Amino acid sequence: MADVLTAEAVEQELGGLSGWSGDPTGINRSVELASFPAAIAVVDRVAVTAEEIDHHPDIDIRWRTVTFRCVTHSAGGVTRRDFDLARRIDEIVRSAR
Ligand SMILES: C[C@H](O)[C@H](O)[C@H]1CNC2=NC(N)=NC(=O)C2=N1
Repeated sequence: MADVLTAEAVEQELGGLSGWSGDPTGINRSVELASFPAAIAVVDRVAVTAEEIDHHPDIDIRWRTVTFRCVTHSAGGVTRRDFDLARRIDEIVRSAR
């Protein structure tokens, strides 16, 4: 099982990303898309990636704003896998805009 990162390690990893915030209990990013269907399309693409890597974000959809939260439930906190997933989410969001 992956190790939960320290607060310092989470801060350091967050420094390499933009739009993400959080701490060892979870990292979050909210993104506003052009429309509700565009938001759902992004969520759909994230779902495909999550299945591929067997790591799944918590997702909140409010009209065209989507909030992703990454935490490794089995580990009880944020691990490297959450940052790998965050980078994959960023790629999908980037290509959708
Ligand atoms: C069996 C399978 O690997 C686990 O249930 C996975 C699936 N996706 C997961 N995703 C996240 N975010 N945390 C988990 O602990 C987790 N567990």
